[in-house]
Amino acid sequence: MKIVMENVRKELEGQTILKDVNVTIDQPGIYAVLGPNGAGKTTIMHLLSGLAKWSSGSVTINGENPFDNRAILDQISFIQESDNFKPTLKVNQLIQQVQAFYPNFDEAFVHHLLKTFQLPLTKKLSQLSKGMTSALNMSIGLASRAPLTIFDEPYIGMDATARKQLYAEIIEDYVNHPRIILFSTHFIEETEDIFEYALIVQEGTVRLFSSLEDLGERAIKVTGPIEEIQTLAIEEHQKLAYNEFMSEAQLNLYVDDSTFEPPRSCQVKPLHLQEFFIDYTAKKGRA
Ligand SMILES: Nc1ncnc2c1ncn2[C@@H]1O[C@H](COP(=O)(O)OP(=O)(O)OP(=O)(O)O)[C@@H](O)[C@H]1O
Repeated sequence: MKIVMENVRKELEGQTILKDVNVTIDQPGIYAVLGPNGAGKTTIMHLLSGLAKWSSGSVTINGENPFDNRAILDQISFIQESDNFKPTLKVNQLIQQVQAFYPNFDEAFVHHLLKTFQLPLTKKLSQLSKGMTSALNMSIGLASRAPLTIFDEPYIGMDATARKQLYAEIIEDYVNHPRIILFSTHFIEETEDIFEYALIVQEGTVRLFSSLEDLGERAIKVTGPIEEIQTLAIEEHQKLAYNEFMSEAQLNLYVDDSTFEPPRSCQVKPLHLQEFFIDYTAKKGRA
């Protein structure tokens, strides 16, 4: 599976929603799609799942234009926050329909997930609670095993225990069946461990695309005596945040070079994804 977005621009009602979106994804992985509200995450996911058309540039999935393209739709599973399936269907009817559509659908796995989330087979979708609906949507999306699986903030209403179970199921299923899973979330802290890559979308464009391994080396916090921190030769664009407390200072950085060496009197630790995200998106206009 290979996703290529080149110079993608999307206009809607005279507004520019996306501009200069350039990204290639060709490795299996669980990708965090992060960004402030209104950044363009859902719009990008709609383009990739064939639900919307872009204004200029190109979007291809395995070399094909995904827009309304029946030939590749069974390769893509898109689960959004709500309105995924017809509310008059019963859970077991929905499973039959989806199973007929997705060639890799795993029936035993979906039943395992329904049991895990205590979802009743014979209830209509309209009779499920918000959290149950999300758990069902996620179960269907995961069991579809589509080579491109897209989850757009899919856990609305799911309680903390159910979300924890969900993350464990995603990881286990991904390990056994690697594929491209895009997952947009605002719950960065609790999801960080499931991701291998992060895309940060801001102001209609993909500002950053990185493996978390690389980010772990480049996104760092340096703490030490104020006078030592202040004398560090840091390029302005690498600085994310600076704070002082008593005689100590903390400098959050996104360094270009993993050979960056702070003085011995300073401590270096990787930034958590959420910390990095907050600092990085607060600092606009960076390359
Ligand atoms: N149908 C529409 N008509 C006009 N503008 C729209 C429409 N849908 C979305 N937009 C605008 O496009 C921009 C991007 O929206 P999008 O839903 O992609 O953001 P998002 O990153 O998913 O946000 P959130 O995190 O809040 O879900 C926003 O400014 C939004 O107002």
